[in-house]
Amino acid sequence: MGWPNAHATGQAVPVIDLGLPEELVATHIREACTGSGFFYVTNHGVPQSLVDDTFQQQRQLFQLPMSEKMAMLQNENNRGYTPFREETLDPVHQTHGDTKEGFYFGREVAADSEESKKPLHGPNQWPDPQRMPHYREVTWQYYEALYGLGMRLLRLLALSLGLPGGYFAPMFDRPMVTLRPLHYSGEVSDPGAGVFGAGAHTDYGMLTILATDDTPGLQIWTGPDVASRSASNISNANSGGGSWGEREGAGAGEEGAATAGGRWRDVEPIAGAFIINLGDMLERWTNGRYRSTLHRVINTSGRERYSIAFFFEPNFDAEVAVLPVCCGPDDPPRYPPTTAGQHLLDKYAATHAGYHGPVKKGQEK
Ligand SMILES: O=C(O)CCC(=O)C(=O)O
Ligand SMILES: [Fe+2]
Repeated sequence: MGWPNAHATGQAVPVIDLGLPEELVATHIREACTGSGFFYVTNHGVPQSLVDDTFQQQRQLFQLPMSEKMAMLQNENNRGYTPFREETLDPVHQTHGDTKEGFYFGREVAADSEESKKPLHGPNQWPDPQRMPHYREVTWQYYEALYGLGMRLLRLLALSLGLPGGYFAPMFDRPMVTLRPLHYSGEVSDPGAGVFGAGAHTDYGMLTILATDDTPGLQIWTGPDVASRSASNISNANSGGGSWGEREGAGAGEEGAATAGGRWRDVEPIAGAFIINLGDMLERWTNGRYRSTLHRVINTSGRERYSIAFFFEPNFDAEVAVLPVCCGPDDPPRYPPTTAGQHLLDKYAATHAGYHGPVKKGQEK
């Protein structure tokens, strides 16, 4: 199997039917992953009624009084509430934090378990069951359904790389899965003035399964140099004023127009489909062949927007090192090995004002 020469090819966000034969799906996934790094999936097996019920529960959760949400504030295990403007995904280009609030829920890890001694592991913070009697049950059902879909995509990704279908599975037997309901305020974004629903960023992990309501807002950066601005280079862009920021300036006021060889492209909601995108860890594993694409959320309508992100990340200790099938004498590894846990800890600390890193047994202040 060959690799495309230039990342400028295949910028579309394809719709992939998971009901087709597995080999064909793997081929479609490979094309999408070397193209825009984003694709939709249909025929995914998650009942629409469950998706609808889950959205309904999230709307109610965000409607709780602020004091109740603040009582569940994000903790050192990255579980809990993140208020409006608390997160700044793109510190160089934002004048204030994202115009969204959110909750993080992870895999449920008992407080007295051995595993809870690891950073980013612990019990969830659930809303009061008397206030929200169905919240936990419905949200957990959704979590489990998306976990199943994540495992299926993991297999398809392995096949798409010419690896055995079970290749990644051992690195996902204690995964750092994070469900993140998001609520964007009605504040209209102003990219030229540094106001965004969610600032431009790449996702940190393996893959993201996103459900949105019918309000548009998600955009991906497509351009010939998109790969060079994602993943590891985003931190360079942040500290050094990345070239894409200059393009943003050039494009201000003409959103969506081509600017200096690249453009922001809308990823419109498609009813019944999930949006899948790849994160930095998969980009590292594949030596940049699969792309962790820069994306952002802008509000052009003045309407509130709800989405639910499901971040499917490897075990804390999983080593993320370039795969032998993705490098060779002419193409040596471009990324040093890291671990999934360290990568996530660094990213959370860099973007969340309220996240101060792990405090584990023996380290309490
Ligand atoms: O809300 C969305 O459409 C995207 C959210 C997102 O990119 C993220 O949470 O990483
Ligand atoms: Fe994202």
